[in-house]
Amino acid sequence: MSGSGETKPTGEQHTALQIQAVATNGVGGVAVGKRMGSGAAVAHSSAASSSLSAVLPKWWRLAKIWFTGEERWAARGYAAAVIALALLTTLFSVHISYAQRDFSTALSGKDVAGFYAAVRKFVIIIVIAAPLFSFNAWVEERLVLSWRAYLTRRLTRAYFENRAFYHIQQRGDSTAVGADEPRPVASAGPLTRGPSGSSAGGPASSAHTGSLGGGIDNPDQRICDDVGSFVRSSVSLSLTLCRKIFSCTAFAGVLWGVSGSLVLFMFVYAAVGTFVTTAMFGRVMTTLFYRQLAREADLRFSLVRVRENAESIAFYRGEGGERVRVLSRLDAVLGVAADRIRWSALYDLWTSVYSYATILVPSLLTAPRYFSGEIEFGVISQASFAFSRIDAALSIIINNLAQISGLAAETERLDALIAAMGGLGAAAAAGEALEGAAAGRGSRDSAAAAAATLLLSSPGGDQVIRRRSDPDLRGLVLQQLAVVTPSGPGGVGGAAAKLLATDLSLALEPGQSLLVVGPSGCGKSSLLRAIAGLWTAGSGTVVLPGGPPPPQDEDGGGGATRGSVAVFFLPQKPFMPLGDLRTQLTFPSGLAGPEDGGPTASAAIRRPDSARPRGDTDPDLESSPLLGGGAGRAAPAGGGGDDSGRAGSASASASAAGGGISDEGLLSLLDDVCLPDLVQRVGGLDVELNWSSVLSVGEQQRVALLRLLAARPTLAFLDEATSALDGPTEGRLYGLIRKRVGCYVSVGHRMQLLQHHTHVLECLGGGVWRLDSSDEYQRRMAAATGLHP
Ligand SMILES: Nc1ncnc2c1ncn2[C@@H]1O[C@H](COP(=O)(O)OP(=O)(O)OP(=O)(O)O)[C@@H](O)[C@H]1O
Repeated sequence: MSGSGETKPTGEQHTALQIQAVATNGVGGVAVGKRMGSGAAVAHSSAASSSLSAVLPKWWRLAKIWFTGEERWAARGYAAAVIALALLTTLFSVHISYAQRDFSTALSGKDVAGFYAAVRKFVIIIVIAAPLFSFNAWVEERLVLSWRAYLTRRLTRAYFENRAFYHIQQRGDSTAVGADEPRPVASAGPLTRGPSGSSAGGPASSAHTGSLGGGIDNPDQRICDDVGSFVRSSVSLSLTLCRKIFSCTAFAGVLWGVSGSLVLFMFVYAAVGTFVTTAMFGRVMTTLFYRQLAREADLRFSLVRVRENAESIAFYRGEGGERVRVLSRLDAVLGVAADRIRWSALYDLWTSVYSYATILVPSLLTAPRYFSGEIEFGVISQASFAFSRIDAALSIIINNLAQISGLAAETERLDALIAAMGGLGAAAAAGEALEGAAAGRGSRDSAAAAAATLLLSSPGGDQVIRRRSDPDLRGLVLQQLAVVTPSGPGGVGGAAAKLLATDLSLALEPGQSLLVVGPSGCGKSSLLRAIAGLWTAGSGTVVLPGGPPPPQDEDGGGGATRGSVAVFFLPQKPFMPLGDLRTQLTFPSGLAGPEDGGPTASAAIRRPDSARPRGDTDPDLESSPLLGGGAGRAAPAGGGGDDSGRAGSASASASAAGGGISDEGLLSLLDDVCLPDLVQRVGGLDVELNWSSVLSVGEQQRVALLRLLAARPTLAFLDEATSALDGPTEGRLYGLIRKRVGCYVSVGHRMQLLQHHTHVLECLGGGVWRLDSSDEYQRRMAAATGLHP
């Protein structure tokens, strides 16, 4: 192990490694949360512009995703079909109006033959029009479904691309400090301005006002619900607009035949009505709709949190506080609903007056000509019908304001989400470029070039931590690493950045292991976050083992589902995904498929083929009845080559992180992690349970360690990954890790961990770290405490 550096604060000699601790005087030249800040700014600005005209370009940006994406021809075909059908159905509506006119005229004139002729005409029109109308509805529904499916998939992919979900959650969390405190909303831009000055201008939950700090509230709701509503409203309003234009043109012709002045009057009448409606209600309705979406999502989120943390809340007897919090969020929802009702009542009053006037006006204008015998009685009703149709067309905003407001709010929310995710195309394009470099050209140089950029988690520059992979490296290299907490929008409540490490350099070699220690909150986990690329604020370089992803497999699953990994991170909280027991054991690669690309991110960075352990041969193994259908989908595992004496299990495990491990391999690994009876106990590998509540924390940690042993990475990071285990189990597991993982870094507090590590990295505070061999550290501790090691 090696390092570079100056003097240690104690002045003692280092062992094989030194730590440089230069600047301890704040965050000086270190850029803080730059990348997060830019996303946040976009989120804020997008949330702030709520006028209908400002929303239109955003709506078009969203709509373009489908109409110019891979499915563009299907999209345009659907659009053309529904517009053509809208035109046809409108034409039939005009014909129906003529048939109705003939009806009325024949009835009023007691013309029996004319009446039956009108009935015949009416029936013929209906026979053709009815199937057309229903076909129109079918095509429209298909359009909505296809559009929604496409947009949801794109958003979901982007959400998981470049760990956007993590960065968004970080911003959301940090802005949610004091989530239940009422906040003044006046500064939050037009969207949070109360329409009535009462409750709408009152308390706003922090999740809603996430835009204040740049956070995006409830991304899940945006992806699940807002996309659906956005698509439905877009289709329905666009078609309404098309139909209105057609019907306006068609009925203007009809009305022009009756009275030209009536047509002119109609246009002026509708223009005044639209202006008054938008001015009085437009912005208010959009604001309220936006707020309603956010607060309903807040309410649901608070209930989901209770479900997820049921046991902790029950232990704390914290249900009282949680009830109050949930009810206060319900109050927020009800407050917005009450505002919406109030404004809807005013809006209804206005539209009623307006539409009753619409009934009266044409009769008032045409009746004198009827009385003078200039026109027939049927012309009056036809003029009224045509007038009402043109009015409906021209009053599209007046009549659809609620839906338009909803669409505007959904557009804002989706636009902000996409901005926070850094767009939909960039991340995917970067991924494709890497795949192409690795899969296609085959040249080591190009692969190495791709590898060099593989781990770069944010645009280069002096103010972010640079990360790269080296296929020949078997350990870890940190070069002049400086780490600071995300500040501003990405940090806690916009607080100033905290310096956690400065000018930290070290090199960890194969066979070496590092224990990171220090007081709580000093930055141990954050160091791992920086190494994993979750945090980028700071400077310096992290070099990790790993190569470019291998070429696509036949099943389209991509290289991500094959081969073992180079780097594996075990976080502090074991994650139990939804799914059966097999999924828990093979996470993160268990579900990797054509869509998701597998564990190429922090949990598993690919190990080059040359670095795989020998003995990964593929004899098929049979599955026991208890293992259910798992054997069929399990990839073959091989024996031999393991120094632990568990030849079968180790070889089987070697392919686990690559997406294939036999059920026998899993059983053997369960044995290794002291969970020999787990499969028996829960009823099989295919059983689905709520694993976070069914397994104890220690059991969850053992499952997480199983994943690590299965992956057999070149380098592993364990963040308090054995904190819930008893000493002997911890010792046994570290024994296995030492044998199967070339090099590892642990974060922990317990002194027993010392015996499983060759070196200790101690945080001294203020960004200063010190490296010792384990023995030296132990001696120093003993001297400091007066106890013998
Ligand atoms: N998203 C964040 N934004 C700003 N500061 C953060 C963020 N996450 C953590 N911090 C702060 O960074 C500091 C280091 O946190 P970290 O989790 O690395 O501590 P730790 O040494 O691992 O602590 P422990 O031993 O208690 O797990 C803490 O002061 C913490 O409050």
